[in-house]
Amino acid sequence: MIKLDKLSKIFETPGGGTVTAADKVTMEVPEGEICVLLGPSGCGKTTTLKMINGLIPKTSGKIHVAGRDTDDVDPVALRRSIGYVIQQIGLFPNMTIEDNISVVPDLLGWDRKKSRARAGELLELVNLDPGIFLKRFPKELSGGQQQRVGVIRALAADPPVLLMDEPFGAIDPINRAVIQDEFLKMQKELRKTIAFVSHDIDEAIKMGDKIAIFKDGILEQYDSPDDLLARPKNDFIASFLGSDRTLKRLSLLKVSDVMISSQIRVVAQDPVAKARDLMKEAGHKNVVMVGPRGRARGFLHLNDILDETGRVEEHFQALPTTVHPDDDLRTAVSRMFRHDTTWLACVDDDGFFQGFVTQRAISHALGATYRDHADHAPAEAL
Ligand SMILES: Nc1ncnc2c1ncn2[C@@H]1O[C@H](COP(=O)(O)OP(=O)(O)OP(=O)(O)O)[C@@H](O)[C@H]1O
Repeated sequence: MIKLDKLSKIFETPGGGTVTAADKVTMEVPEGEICVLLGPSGCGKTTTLKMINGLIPKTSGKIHVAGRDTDDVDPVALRRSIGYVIQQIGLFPNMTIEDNISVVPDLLGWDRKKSRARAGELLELVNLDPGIFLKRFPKELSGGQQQRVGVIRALAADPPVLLMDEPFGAIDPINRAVIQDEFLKMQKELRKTIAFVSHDIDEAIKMGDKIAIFKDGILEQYDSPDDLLARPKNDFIASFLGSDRTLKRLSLLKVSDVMISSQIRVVAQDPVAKARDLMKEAGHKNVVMVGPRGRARGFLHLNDILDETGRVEEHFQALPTTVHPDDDLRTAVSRMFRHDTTWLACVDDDGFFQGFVTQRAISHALGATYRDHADHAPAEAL
């Protein structure tokens, strides 16, 4: 756990003035969670982060890391006990990757065999083959590979707390998304307590269990990504998050959150009349046709079969696309727009029909937050 209590930093400037880079910041990052520190340039994110491991001495306030007041810990020991990842990576060019990863365990006097074995395990965690990479030098790695090494090096001594300062900022967008995904997968297992500086809202939404938004050294709001997007506390936060913040929420919600589980379905041999009755009874305009074991095979649209007779197999259309219940709503909406449809059938990994998702259900789910909390929402959200 990381706990900051009225933490302040006042820099003195050469002209005799002062800059308050952090102003009585009080917040807590619960154990095993990622907190993203977000805000415009110069708002105090990096200063706050660097005070946690003592790289910048605080002016006042208290810091607790993993239950200990950092004032009571030797500064060098404190720094070595906290993982630290920076954008510039900082691998030692004349050391192999194996030795780079083992820097902190070596400083801590760990058994050499144990730390070298751990270096190999850590490389595997980020999909780098130890057989290939352990003996290489940093310049023989791509930028993305070096950044992966930067991340696992911070984990080598198994610190409970990790500080990350724009760790993926220098990586191109495609590789950045891959590394972010790998990191989240790793974090699911490792459950480190992480403070993560970013200036990228989309990264903060993706990575953060919670987001802390700063302005001029002041912590303006500290909330879960969805709460922040749905209920920004003031106009500064609303405009910082962007006018498309409701759309950003789509990536936080899953298809299963709004899926209407449906028992209503037909098979190829059913009479069309049965399909028509089922739709009318349920108030639906479409019904999915499934195969003998329940895999989604197609659909019928009510208007197309109003005066038809015969069997479903003579009239069904192919499903233009489907979604998985674990897909996010951004994916669902994007597929709906691409295929010009207002609903999608949801199928599991094996293609079995689970239910459906509609544009109305999605806009209802997004709107519910604003309706439920209308008194807290800024006017723009009403
Ligand atoms: N050593 C220093 N001496 C004087 N002022 C400083 C010093 N370091 C930072 N500052 C000032 O403190 C404020 C906060 O800086 P900080 O680097 O924490 O911002 P940041 O939010 O991390 O910004 P960025 O996103 O641009 O990295 C800024 O106004 C900065 O100019």
